[in-house]
Amino acid sequence: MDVTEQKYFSTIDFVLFVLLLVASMAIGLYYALSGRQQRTTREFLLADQSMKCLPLSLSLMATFQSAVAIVGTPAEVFTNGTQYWFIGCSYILGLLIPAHIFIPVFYRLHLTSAYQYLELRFCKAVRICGTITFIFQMIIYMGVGIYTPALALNAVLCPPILPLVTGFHLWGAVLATGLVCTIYTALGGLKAVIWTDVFQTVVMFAGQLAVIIVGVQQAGGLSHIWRKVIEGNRISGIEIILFKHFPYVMGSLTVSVCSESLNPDPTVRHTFWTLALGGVFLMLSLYGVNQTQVQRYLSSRTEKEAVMSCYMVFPCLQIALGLSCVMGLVMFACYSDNSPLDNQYITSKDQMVLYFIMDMLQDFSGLPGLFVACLFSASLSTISSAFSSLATVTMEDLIKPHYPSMVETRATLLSKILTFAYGLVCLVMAYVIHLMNGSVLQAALSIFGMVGGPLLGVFCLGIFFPLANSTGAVTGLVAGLVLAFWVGIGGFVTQIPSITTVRPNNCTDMAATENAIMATVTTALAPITDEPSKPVGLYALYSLSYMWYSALNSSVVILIGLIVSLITGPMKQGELVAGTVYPLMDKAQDLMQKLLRPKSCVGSREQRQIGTCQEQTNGPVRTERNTAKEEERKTFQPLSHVAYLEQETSV
Ligand SMILES: O=C(O)CCCC[C@@H]1SC[C@@H]2NC(=O)N[C@@H]21
Ligand code: NA
Repeated sequence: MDVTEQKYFSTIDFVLFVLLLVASMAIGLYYALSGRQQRTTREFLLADQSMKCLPLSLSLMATFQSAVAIVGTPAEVFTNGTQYWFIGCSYILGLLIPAHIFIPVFYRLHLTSAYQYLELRFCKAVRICGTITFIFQMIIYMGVGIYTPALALNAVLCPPILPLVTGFHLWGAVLATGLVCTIYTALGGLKAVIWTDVFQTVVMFAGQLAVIIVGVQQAGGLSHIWRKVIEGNRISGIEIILFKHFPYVMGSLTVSVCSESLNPDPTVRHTFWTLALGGVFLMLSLYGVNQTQVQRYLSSRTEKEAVMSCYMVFPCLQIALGLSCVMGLVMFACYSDNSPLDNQYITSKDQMVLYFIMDMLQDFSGLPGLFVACLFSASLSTISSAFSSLATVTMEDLIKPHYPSMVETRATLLSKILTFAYGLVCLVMAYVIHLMNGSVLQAALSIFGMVGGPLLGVFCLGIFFPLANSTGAVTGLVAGLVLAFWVGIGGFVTQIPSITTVRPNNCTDMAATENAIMATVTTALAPITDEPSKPVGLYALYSLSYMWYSALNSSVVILIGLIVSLITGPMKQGELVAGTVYPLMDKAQDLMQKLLRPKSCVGSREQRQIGTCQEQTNGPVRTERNTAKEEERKTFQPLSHVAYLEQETSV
């Protein structure tokens, strides 16, 4: 880039950014002044339980798609290749389990905060621990969420070689964003947050798509990009397939046969297993038990709408993931041989995207502004969701229980003040995060793993293990958090170069393979001394991929919770509050019976049509237990929570 003719943000770029803030504020104020003016907490915190699945699904997606995903994912793909794309496989189970297990349980308990569940299932202490853990997690995450746009913009605002862009002051943008977000969230409540999320999601997709389309054209077209990307071994896993079946399709390119993608070693940072399996636990901690998402499920009109919204998140997340990965590949095609990182044009890989925007798209005035609007939309939609969920849990879990007689209007006013307070805390956090350098994507996902993992564990302990008691839950949660911070900080401090899958040196191209075989044969004869030193003992724990944090920490909470519950006297079936345990075994057994019992309908055609045919079951003989359950369904006595859950979900 020739810095002399470097363009600044043109006026239209600046206007687009301001328009985004104005539009977001307008939507927020509309919901503050319309309807019943957010008078009750049910309206302010649960959007009057009137939400339909489309806006809900876009809001659910936008909540955990912040600027971190917009700049962090392309930077990740640019540096390490498309391994990270495997996280898309975790969205299947990561959304199916919340849709069919967590939503039914939470929705039927008519909760406002997810942590009320912990008091119903265990005791108040567990609820308080859960709430405080959640608050801690979201405050840090908000800091990352609002700081990332500032960090990214730093690339184009005041690096040594680029002149300071007039008028668009960096921290001024962060402050403006934080204040606009706080105001419309504090005034408009959850309904405003959900509808601004919808608007911001459209801006996010439009911004990324526009940049990709123009970027592909500027980078020399798809074929050129594909060639550069294959040459740079940036496509993970696919070369094995291509190479096996079409050895000649790769032409003269040195074909790499990387088995890195399927490496089972848990210390390798990104592999199919850490992302597709470890990612499931990460998704469950976010889309299953995180208050921000649970609050959206609870704000839907019916349980079915909530389940539908969970299903509809899947394509949205896949599109978002695809767009940011493709952007990383386009960036790689442009800068693989002269990376701005190496030329010291930028200081952190998370600044790649903005540098790319300003370098390649400077002549398309309006495009940089659209992308900055996209970046801040991602940020706004996340921190506004975080504010409203923080205000909700603080109100519902920490304040209301001590002032049960508080009148609605005061409670709602207090919720608004809390939202504002959290907004200010978030700006302070942004500055704290500014002081700690490092990849924002990994920072965000590590926070989810370190704090979200133990929370996921304590919810699973309650929902799937009837014998778990409160002592077990508290002990498990504390143990999980201690382990999480020990491993998380241990890994951070020891800075073990966790074996990143940076393509070139981890792969063996075909030519090298022969040499490697020769080398191995020769060394097989001599004592093997050059084995790479595998971390052992504590170091192995510290070098665990951060993508396994959610799985490890939640499993430890469950394990310790069960052991302590067994030691201190497990819960009795009768002590359980109805609806707080999901009958996993019964459901599995029923599912097996349905699958194994081939149904043949006997009866007239119209009987078959209206489904009243007599099922001729030649499956296992029906046990008296099932018959009793059938009876339970037929009589009008209040269903036990097992049958109740079944009846609802089968409806
Ligand atoms: O974008 C962020 O704010 C954090 C990074 C993404 C969080 C997780 S990753 C799995 C899931 N898919 C998403 O798009 N977001 C969440
Ligand atoms: Na967002």
